[in-house]
Amino acid sequence: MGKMLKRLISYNKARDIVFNEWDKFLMDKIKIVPLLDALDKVSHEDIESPVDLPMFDRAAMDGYAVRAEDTFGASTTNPLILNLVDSEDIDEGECVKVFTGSKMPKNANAVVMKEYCNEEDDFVEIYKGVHPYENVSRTGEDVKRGDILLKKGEIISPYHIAILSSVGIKEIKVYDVNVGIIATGDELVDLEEVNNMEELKNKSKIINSNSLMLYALVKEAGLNPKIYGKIDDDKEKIKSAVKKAITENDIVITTGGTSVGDRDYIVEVINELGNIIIHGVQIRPGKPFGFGKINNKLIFMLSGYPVASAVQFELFIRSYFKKRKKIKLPLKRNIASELGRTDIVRVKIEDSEVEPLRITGSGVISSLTKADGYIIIPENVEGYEKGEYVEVYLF
Ligand SMILES: Nc1nc2c(c(=O)[nH]1)N[C@H]1C(S)=C(S)[C@@H](COP(=O)(O)OP(=O)(O)OC[C@H]3O[C@@H](n4cnc5c(N)ncnc54)[C@H](O)[C@@H]3O)O[C@H]1N2
Ligand code: MOO
Repeated sequence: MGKMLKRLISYNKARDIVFNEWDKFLMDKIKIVPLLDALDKVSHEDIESPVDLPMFDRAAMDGYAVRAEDTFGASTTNPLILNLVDSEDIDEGECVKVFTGSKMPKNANAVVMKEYCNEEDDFVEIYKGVHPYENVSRTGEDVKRGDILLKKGEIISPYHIAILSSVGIKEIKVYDVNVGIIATGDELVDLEEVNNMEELKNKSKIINSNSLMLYALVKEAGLNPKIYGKIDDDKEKIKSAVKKAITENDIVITTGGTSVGDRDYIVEVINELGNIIIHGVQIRPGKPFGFGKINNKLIFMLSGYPVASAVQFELFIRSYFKKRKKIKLPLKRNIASELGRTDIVRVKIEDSEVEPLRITGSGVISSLTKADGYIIIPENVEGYEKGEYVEVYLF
């Protein structure tokens, strides 16, 4: 008998194993970086706001800070008059000129917009009354002291940078994980080597798009990717490529050669250099997923088929770091699935309905670009019927 996938394990079991290894592995992969360098990285800490934001009541409009009760009933036909003072607090019947963002004077609780006022030398005619706190940004209305601004495991976005800098945070602890990417396959050609697509076609070659996709996926997941180019289906060449990549990185992702073909060496190689923990999961696509360790470094063996490798990356790497937003919508048509297997189905959302794209076809890259997200059909579910509400993980 030829090669075989090790006994297939369930998706949940595989995920538990991999996530548990991630937890242990990441404990010492930490770096403190200046705020701007943390963009797109994964936070290693919960960050609480040390202050209220705004830190003081602020005018939200250009105009005059007043005591709202002094303006009640003011209108164009019945303007009220307030004395204009230049002071840090006001008394009854007074107002202070303010600009958007300026601190509110003491005792003032509203701002009348400039457009509804007429300033004379030492008084202001008010043409419109305001409610208490109208046109005022109140202390803590944006963020309360102690609010969590960034969660451990979240990927730092430009908006996190805005909010963290607003409360005075200058540095963040992030995960610092270098990931080497290796693609195997005689049929592959790296994109930079391609001069002529016709020639490629005549030689039955395929462009190594997986390395580029994985590079982008790794980067998007907040880790640091490095591409090692394509390696021929030659056991010794694969072995030395893996050795080099594992020495230079914390993690290695391989793509291709995970199955049971005569030239599928990757699992054998990892088994010789370290140990295989998983080979074969009850998922579709992505069944031949492999996971192992070499000297406490993690190796993810992804399929060569682009969609299978994208799904494996999503389930075992990306989803550890960043949970996707989910939406519940009804299905446009039935989808069948096999008991005992977890299916990951790319879907499109059309008129608030979920249209499954393709269940099979792990080589159909366009099913990824056409999809708005995916649904997961658990192993104990035999499929869903048209009209049933399903949870879509949004891309
Ligand atoms: N007899 C069996 N055959 C297969 C099984 C099985 O259980 N028994 N499993 C199938 C499943 S499921 C998958 S998924 C694939 C996985 O195969 P490999 O990981 O060994 O992938 P390759 O054979 O190396 O490549 C498959 C196909 O994917 C394209 N490819 C490969 N590398 C890249 C790359 N870097 N960039 C873009 N495209 C790539 C290429 O078309 C390859 O021909 O095995 C099934 N077979
Ligand atoms: O499980 Mo494979 O990934 O579909 O072709």
